[in-house]
Amino acid sequence: MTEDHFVFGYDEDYEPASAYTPGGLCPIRLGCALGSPPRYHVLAKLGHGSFSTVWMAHDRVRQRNVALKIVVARSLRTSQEREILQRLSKAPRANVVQLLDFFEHASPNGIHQVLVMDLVRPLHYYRSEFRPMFVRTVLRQIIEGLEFIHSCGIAHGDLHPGNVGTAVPEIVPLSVKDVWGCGGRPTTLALVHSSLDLNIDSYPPYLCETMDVEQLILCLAPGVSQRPLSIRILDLGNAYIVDGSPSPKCITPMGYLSPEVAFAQIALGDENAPWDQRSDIWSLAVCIYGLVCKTDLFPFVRDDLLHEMMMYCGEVPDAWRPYVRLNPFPQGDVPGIVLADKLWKAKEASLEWFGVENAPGLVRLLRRMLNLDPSKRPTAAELLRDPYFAEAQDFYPFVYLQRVLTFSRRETIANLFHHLFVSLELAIRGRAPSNRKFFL
Ligand SMILES: Nc1ncnc2c1ncn2[C@@H]1O[C@H](COP(=O)(O)OP(=O)(O)OP(=O)(O)O)[C@@H](O)[C@H]1O
Repeated sequence: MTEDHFVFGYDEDYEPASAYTPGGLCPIRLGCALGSPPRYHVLAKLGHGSFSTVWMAHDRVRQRNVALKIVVARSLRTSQEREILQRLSKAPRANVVQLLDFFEHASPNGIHQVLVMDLVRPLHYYRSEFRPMFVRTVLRQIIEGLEFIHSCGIAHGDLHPGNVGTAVPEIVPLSVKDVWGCGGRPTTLALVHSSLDLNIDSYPPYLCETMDVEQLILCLAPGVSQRPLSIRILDLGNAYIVDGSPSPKCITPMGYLSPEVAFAQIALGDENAPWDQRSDIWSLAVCIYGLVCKTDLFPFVRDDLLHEMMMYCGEVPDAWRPYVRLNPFPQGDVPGIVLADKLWKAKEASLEWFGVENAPGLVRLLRRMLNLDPSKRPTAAELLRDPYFAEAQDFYPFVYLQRVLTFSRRETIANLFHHLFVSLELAIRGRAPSNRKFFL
């Protein structure tokens, strides 16, 4: 089945209608109840990925709102996500999404695994207004989350800004009326098929657009956005337990791929290259850069990716030389430490322009992580001991105030006052504790 079978065709705001097929996605209607006995009342769609749709639901037993990840039926026996989330939930730590419950749900497309998780809002919501002076505390939390995942013997395998979020504060449990009273009418796309051969029960009557959780929270509890942010790493759907068994196929988006996997895929045509926690460290560096600078560090174009990696890392590994001979660098680009230093100097300047605290320290941290040789990359635990997280001089009130003012020239007066109050608080304390939370 293709999108052509549906009258309204493909629209990138929705999951592909053709994924509603035996073995594929589970057809869901807003307002239905899932679980046995039914306890999760589906309120809105939160997103979709290659293997699932994710819904906001109200848990009638615990009287709280949760996220339901409903996985494609063909993954029922193969997905390790539940096992991995259970392993992580045994010693719960704040910076990784928590598995609250799980069950199986039968639909005309098969049996689906449903993972009940705490509600998270993806961090890319903040990309346009990421407060640069708090970057360090956010980064520390992300790395702490990854360090916890790695310490449980797990590699994540799909780190990018869309898979980093923040905990949604417990607001009053939301009913359907609350959600749609604030969020307006759900935007849907009617699914009308043009072929009589399709099983009408295999797909839902309409597709739902993703709800803007941020708007909902602002509407229901405006004060909540002033609370400390608490980072959550999401989507352990491609994670695996590193125990000597082969790693699953790497599905990290092209620009976030580690060089060991990118080289195998691009230069050798090997789509099943092995990867592990060290590959996560590379992807994390690219993810951090994307979150802070709102642009991608590496291109998503296959033909350019390896060249860019070599230029930013300042070396051509011996194993890559045959590839470079066949695909020479454009004239003038001579990869080496001189060019790499120049490129990173420019990156440092743009980080400074964004008002990021200790931009040189952040660049040094990123360059440690972006080593073409996986064995030379620091572990997540070593990253937490990087001087970037230990240096405190930026928290001296006057330096801090100056950064706030620099940034606030590009912001509203309201923000300026907010940051002045935070600065005042810091001035009274002398300095912030190292694990100070991130405020918006
Ligand atoms: N706990 C959650 N709370 C809120 N939204 C979530 C949650 N988990 C996932 N989402 C949203 O749903 C989207 C899809 O989820 P996820 O990435 O886990 O699915 P996937 O099928 O494994 O996707 P991928 O193609 O990345 O492997 C996410 O990008 C995110 O926006």
